[in-house]
Amino acid sequence: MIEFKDAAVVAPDSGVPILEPTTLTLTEDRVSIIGANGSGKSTLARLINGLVLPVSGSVEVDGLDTQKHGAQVRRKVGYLFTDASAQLIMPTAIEDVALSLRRVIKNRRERDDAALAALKEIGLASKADVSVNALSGGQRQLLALAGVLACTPSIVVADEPTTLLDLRWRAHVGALLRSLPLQVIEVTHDLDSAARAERTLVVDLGRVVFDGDPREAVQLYRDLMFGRASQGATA
Ligand SMILES: Nc1ncnc2c1ncn2[C@@H]1O[C@H](COP(=O)(O)OP(=O)(O)OP(=O)(O)O)[C@@H](O)[C@H]1O
Repeated sequence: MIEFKDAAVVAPDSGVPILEPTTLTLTEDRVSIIGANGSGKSTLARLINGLVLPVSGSVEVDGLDTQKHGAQVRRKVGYLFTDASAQLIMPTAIEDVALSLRRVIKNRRERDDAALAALKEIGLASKADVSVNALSGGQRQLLALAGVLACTPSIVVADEPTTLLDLRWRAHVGALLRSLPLQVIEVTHDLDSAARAERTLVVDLGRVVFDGDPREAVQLYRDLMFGRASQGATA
């Protein structure tokens, strides 16, 4: 369970508000977050695993405060970035997954076996010894997901995980995320994907302006965007 209690974020340098005080309890297995560029979606998502900390209020995951128990929270919450390259560090696929496991499995051989099993699970076993740089964008995203899942999180926060992928990979990674037997919070500009969630948050100008039925959320977001576009056209 993810609980925001009046959690607010400001820009560290300027003190400009990025996220207004936000109170939410997220228990659904599939939650999507949509909104315009720069509206505050990533900030909201990053609060969940403590990548961003609130300046006031709190965020708790299964009762653990992200401010006080960051390491424990990060073990529970896996984070998938838009650009997988941002989280792939090691030269080869198997080494990268093994790196993710270094705190969980101390024995080297057992760690390599677990890394290979994670690659198999996601359909990347044949790429185990391939350079991370030689993988396609879609394969890199799968590899990043393998690293996240190998650590057995109970929640995955995915920040626009399919934005850089072509249609085929988008469908593949999207289906895979939907099939995971854990809570998935997805920030997305893919409104079809957003509408498949159980609950959708619409973020606008640093505020959650809608929280509820995904189809209604998508409609409200379209109205917001097109309303704004037509205001801009007449201005
Ligand atoms: N560390 C920071 N310092 C200053 N401003 C920041 C910081 N982090 C985010 N912002 C600003 O806060 C706003 C919200 O950023 P955020 O990344 O959460 O938006 P977003 O909705 O995820 O955008 P996008 O869809 O483009 O990824 C933006 O205007 C961004 O420039």
